[in-house]
Amino acid sequence: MKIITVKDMYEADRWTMEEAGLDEIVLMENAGAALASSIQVGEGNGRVILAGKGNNGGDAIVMARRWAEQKIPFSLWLLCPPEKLRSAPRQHLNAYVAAGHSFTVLAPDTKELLAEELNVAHLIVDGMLGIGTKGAPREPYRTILQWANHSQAIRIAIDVPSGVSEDIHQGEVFKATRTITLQAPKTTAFHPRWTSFYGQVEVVDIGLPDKAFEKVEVRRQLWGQEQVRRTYPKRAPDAHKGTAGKACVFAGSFTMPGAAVLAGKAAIRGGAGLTTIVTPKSALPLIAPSLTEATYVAASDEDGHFSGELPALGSFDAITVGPGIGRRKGSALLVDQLLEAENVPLLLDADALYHLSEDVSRLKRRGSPTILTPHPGEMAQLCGVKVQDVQTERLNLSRRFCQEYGVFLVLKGPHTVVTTPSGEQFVNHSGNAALAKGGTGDVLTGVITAFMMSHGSVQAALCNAVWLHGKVAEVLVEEKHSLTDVTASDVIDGLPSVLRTVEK
Ligand SMILES: NC(=O)C1=CN([C@@H]2O[C@H](COP(=O)(O)OP(=O)(O)OC[C@H]3O[C@@H](n4cnc5c(N)ncnc54)[C@H](O)[C@@H]3O)[C@@H](O)[C@H]2O)[C@H](O)CC1
Ligand SMILES: [K+]
Repeated sequence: MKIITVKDMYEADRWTMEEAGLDEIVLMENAGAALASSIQVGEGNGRVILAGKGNNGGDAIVMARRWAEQKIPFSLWLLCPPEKLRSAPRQHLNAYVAAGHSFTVLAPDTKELLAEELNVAHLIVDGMLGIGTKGAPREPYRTILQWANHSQAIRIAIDVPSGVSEDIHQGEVFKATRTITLQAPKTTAFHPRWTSFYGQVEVVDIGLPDKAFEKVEVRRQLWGQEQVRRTYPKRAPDAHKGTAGKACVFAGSFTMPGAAVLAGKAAIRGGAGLTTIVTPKSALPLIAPSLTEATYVAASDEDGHFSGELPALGSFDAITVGPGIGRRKGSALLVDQLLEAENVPLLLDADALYHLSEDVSRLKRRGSPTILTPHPGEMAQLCGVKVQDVQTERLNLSRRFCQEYGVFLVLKGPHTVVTTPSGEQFVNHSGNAALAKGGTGDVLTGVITAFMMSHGSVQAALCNAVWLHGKVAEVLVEEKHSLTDVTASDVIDGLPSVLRTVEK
């Protein structure tokens, strides 16, 4: 599903109206109808619908008419005088009134009543401001947003939570429990400043033809279960360990053996046919007893860490370097040599990214796919910017980086973003806060390593691994864990149940 900017959405709207001849009134009717059927009204009274003066308010007015016809009690508040409404919402207000339904206009003498209604409401529907918002909400929206946010009600936002805007501001924003987005998810839903205001996001179809988005250069998509099922490769019935891929994982040290265990186990669970762990000699006995299915190469060791000498290796289908390797000179030398490894996809994670950031331009010399899996701190270091700048520019920064250095990038975080060397982007739609724990990144690296070998496309491999990793966390918390207790090993143990659903 395509993720779009406000400009894209208005362009698709324009095409639909001017080229396809579907009127704004019709789209608004579709929006209101979709909203009315998708919002659960709950028991009792205390439903408040807030309508602003733009088309977002128009959607709310149509929804109100639909509810009124179903005899669902509510109160509709218009936050501007009716004559100030834009044309389409005004027409829909006329239809609402003609059908015999009532509303209240916000005015100095009704303000107290609205404050009281919001205070006791069990459901608030926010049709105040949509994608036409510029900057922080002004009055009267600001005050009403404060009242709504203080209420104990379930809060549903139409299209976007009021106050969300592409220009970042610190003003008041509707804290939605759930946002029902029209036609396509908007980029703001994945912006760290706004994500938490969206709550749960649901997309409803309001009848814009797919063709409306053809002219729009849409290069960002959501990646979820549907896409995983479509792209997950079937294992051939005559597969053997050689055809399932030979992975070489440079990982671990005397002080961080666990990272190698986690990455190796996850690669094996993720389907790698053969997994070889290359680790400093003194770390090997700490790793091997916990990972019986792997083979090992003992690398030359200096104080429990890689000395930098690259051991003689056979041929592999994928090389991964990083988990637990540490930041000493030896592992820096190792990374330098592996960057020269020709004809093999190379994944750099964790401390390998630290070493890479010394001279990122080395990436430009690589001839085969290179995959980087930074968290925001590592990304900041790679780009020479502050972590905060990474967070506010996740999508744009990733795209610029990938296009400049010709790499695949997995920028981790809530809504992990996968970017290809040509700048196509895929925003992941699974996961939860249980993954905020040491070791889960090593697990992801292991799964990616395996998927790079089983999938024909690196992009699909990355997106599917990221989705699977997040989905496992969701299932663990749904079935037997809390957000607090999940460990990286639990994530490995949870892989089979989700993989089974994908293989079906
Ligand atoms: N194709 C679709 O997706 C459709 C979406 N619809 C809905 O229409 C809105 C966008 O409508 P628009 O009228 O362009 O914008 P708003 O409703 O967001 O109204 C903006 C309104 O508010 C004023 N304003 C702007 N910034 C501020 C601010 N910071 N403080 C106060 N006021 C502000 C501005 O002057 C405008 O008057 C979209 O989100 C959907 O909900 C259509 O209904 C159907 C097609
Ligand atoms: K809204």
